[in-house]
Amino acid sequence: MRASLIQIAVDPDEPVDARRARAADLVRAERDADLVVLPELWPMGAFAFDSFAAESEPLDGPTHEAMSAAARDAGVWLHAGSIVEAAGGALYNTSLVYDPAGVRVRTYRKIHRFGFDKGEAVLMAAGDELVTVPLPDLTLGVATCYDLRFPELFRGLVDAGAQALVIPAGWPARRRAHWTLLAQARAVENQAYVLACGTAGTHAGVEQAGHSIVVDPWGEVLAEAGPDEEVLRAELDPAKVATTREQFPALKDRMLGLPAPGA
Ligand SMILES: O=C(O)CCC(=O)C(=O)O
Repeated sequence: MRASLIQIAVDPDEPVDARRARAADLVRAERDADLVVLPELWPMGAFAFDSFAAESEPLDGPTHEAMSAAARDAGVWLHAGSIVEAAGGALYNTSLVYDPAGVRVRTYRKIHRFGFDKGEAVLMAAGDELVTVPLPDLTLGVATCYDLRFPELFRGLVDAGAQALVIPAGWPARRRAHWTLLAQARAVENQAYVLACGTAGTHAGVEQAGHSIVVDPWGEVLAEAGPDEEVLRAELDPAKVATTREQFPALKDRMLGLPAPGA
């Protein structure tokens, strides 16, 4: 199974419409892939808080139109990264997933909002549902950026059948070491593929880490991007999830329901 991660550059000198058209063309160019992934909030950038409201859109808005057409034209499964979704008077950081016919099959609202008492954490509402996507050969579990820091979310996805964890992000360069370390940790502890797709460029004064990464269920790095715009490609072997879990059955040794420490 061929996966392509489009580490698109998000810079303020490129209008959102132009980047949307360019992202769609980048997806179309990956017609040899089975699965294509875009990063978090690539239309305006994950730190462009001042643009969130103005660039928000309904689920069937311009990014959906462009991504649905691109998935269909390329004939690929597409995790189209995330948009600022406007719904019911609130904003959500919502990922969109398409099948090869261009049908949107899943959405995922980011559960852990980043910023503590600023930015996304105050501007957006939180999602509250885990989302998996059964592909013909592999079940995806989806999460977004800051979610990467919360291992219990990924355990929940694995318990729901996830074999590959797809994490679009807009991760800052200054914490790149955490990004790489956590991506490998999530792969090792869950014995699952990790496909973590970040952005390149600098927006709202925040230099992006890039360094998108694909890790196999044993923790081996299959491919890693540099800091600039790049399409990262890797070959996944769906059978490797089962063999890793059979040959080193650590997931079966979980001790659930331990009592709380005594007072
Ligand atoms: O956790 C981090 O260091 C980065 C998270 C982030 O940038 C985000 O979720 O948008």
